[in-house]
Amino acid sequence: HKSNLPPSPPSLPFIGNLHQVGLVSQQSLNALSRKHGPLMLLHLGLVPTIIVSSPEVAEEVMRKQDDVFASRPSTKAWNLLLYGSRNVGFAPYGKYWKQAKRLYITHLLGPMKVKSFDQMREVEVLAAVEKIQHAHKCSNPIDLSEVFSSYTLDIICRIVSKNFSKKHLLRELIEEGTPLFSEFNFEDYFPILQCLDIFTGFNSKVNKMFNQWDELLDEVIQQHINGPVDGEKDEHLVDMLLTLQANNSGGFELTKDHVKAILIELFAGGSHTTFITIEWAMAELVHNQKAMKKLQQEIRQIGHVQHILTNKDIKEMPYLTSVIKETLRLHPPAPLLVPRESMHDTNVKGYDIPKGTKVLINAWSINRDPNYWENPDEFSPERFMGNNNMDFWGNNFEFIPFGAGKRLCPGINFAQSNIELILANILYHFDWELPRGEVSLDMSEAAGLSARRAQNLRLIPR
Ligand code: HEM
Repeated sequence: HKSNLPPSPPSLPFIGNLHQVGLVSQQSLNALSRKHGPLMLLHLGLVPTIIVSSPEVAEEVMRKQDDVFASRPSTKAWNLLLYGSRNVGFAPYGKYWKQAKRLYITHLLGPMKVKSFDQMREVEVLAAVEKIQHAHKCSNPIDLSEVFSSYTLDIICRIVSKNFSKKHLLRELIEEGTPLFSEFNFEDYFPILQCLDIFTGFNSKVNKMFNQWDELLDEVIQQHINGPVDGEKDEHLVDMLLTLQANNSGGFELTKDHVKAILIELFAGGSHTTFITIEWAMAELVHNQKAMKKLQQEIRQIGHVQHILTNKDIKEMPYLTSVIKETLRLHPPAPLLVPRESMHDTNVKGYDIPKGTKVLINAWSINRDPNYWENPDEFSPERFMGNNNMDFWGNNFEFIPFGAGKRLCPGINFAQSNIELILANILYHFDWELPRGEVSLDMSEAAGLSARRAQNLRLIPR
């Protein structure tokens, strides 16, 4: 039987199709898929990779054949930085992944747990509003990217660990580490060329970062092992993980390395994606004043509030939720989701997919599929209003910013609460305009695995 592989663009010897995957890869892959179809096979160096670019094929891979495609490929950076991929997101499919994922859903970020963070979220929102009020008094433009990035990091620090003193280092590690996950590393594409690392210096860069993380996490863990001080009684996520580790009570073996890998995942995964979303939402609103006014109307209906709008105040705000959905449709922070890998030979839509094939799902392209979305490139939160009951949970394959199926993001509730509360407050308290002399906002995307804005967002609060 001759195998019937998916269509491929012409490739070069050795490097395959690597030269066709540009820096903003979701966009170059989108252009390639227009020519070669929603299921295409690329040869990225020596690694066969299928690219999924339509809701139908995504549904086949993430729902009908979720069992086959539920694993992750192994990459050098993930292994080096995350204790051999011992976090949840990069763990191969298997017993550890299943148990640890359940831990996220039921304990670490379950709905009750996220609700229990309400008060500390409000404290962090108040701090952000006060920072802006200060700039407001001086009529200076404010770097909102900086405000949002501190807000998301402060929240995650507060719930993970007490008295977090090394926020600066943590922030540096997250900012430097995020591109590393997507940076071109020869060994991932050409495993036979390991010696090239002498020239690229990739390993030593990652090792240095690993050592910094490891030291930081040892300190965090030790502080919690030493026990509560000053009658501190809050249970932090580190405490939960350490208890599970000590009592072996999660029903599976959780070593110190597993705990550390999950902590890195919480710090980095829990802040960066959320920050990117808030930044894009605000940029789109400034760019689309009609939507901005409509959202402010919804939010300001609440009348006078003492300090800030609380989680309770923003419960019934459908336009706010629609604005966030529309932001995530156009700007999914993980535009190619997180790569998957086929666990055995299979067939998708008539094409043979061998075991061990890497799978990239182009959510960026799917969320803008013109067969499903009218004026797909236009920012229009109205499309999520009325009868549209599309949610974040991967039930509609034309809208998958958090992925779908077994590997669906477990941070949805947490992210949504954090995004909604800050947006509601900065739009309740302030009107926003571009700094003097600027007539429009640059809306381009930066290169890399996480689609951040290319430029920091600087605006004037009024
Ligand atoms: C706007 C915010 C966020 C977005 C857009 C996002 C997006 C994603 C995506 C696309 C995936 C891969 C899904 C797949 O393979 O099908 C994922 C997985 C994951 N996310 Fe998120 N995420 C966000 C926030 C968070 C937060 C706040 C946390 C934790 C604190 C988190 C933790 C994880 C974990 C642990 C996984 C791995 C799940 C697995 O492999 O089974 N995410 N996320």
